[in-house]
Amino acid sequence: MLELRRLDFGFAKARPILDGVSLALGQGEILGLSGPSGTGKSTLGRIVAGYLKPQKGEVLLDGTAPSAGHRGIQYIHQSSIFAVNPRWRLGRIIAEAWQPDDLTLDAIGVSRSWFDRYPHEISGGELQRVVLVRALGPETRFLVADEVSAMLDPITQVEIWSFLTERSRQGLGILAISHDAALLKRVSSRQLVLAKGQLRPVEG
Ligand SMILES: Nc1ncnc2c1ncn2[C@@H]1O[C@H](COP(=O)(O)OP(=O)(O)OP(=O)(O)O)[C@@H](O)[C@H]1O
Repeated sequence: MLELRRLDFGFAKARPILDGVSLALGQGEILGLSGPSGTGKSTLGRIVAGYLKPQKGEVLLDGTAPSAGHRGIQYIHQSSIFAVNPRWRLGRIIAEAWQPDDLTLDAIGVSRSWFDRYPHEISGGELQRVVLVRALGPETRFLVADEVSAMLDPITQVEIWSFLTERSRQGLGILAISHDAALLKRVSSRQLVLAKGQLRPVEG
């Protein structure tokens, strides 16, 4: 179980972004999160993954605060592709995290033939898939998928989400952040909107 308890967060000198936000996400659940641009969805995702510290409140994994450097909660964003080491070949970038089998690579649409290439030698959409594979190692219990398929073509987007849905059936908990209402409706078991620092449920 992933729990956020009464999180308050604001960047220095800016209005508060989160005002007492709480939520619980179970293993195997896909929770959709939407909200106006700039409202704080990515900030919330970064707090969940431990990249940012809330001013108040806590993030708990199975009732305890995750230790630094743990791989239990992974955060993926479109900009994650810029965080890969440009001097490493793709095989090394993936192997640093774990060794995926062919079934996993096929399901996400990653070819072993890319492993000898550098990040700039594949397309942005292909690199997004590599970043996704890297994040889905055996220790990953929860994934924050922040507009993770927005730069992919519709067929690849469907393939990625059928893979993620299958992984959720096997126990992966997913916080899916997106502006794509149809996508969230299709994949999520429950949906929330973040606005004015608060989460509220989406009806229907
Ligand atoms: N490092 C930072 N320092 C100061 N302000 C920041 C920083 N990062 C983000 N912000 C601001 O915090 C607010 C929330 O940003 P965030 O990226 O979380 O929004 P979002 O809901 O994910 O937006 P979008 O839907 O456009 O991706 C924005 O007003 C943004 O400009």
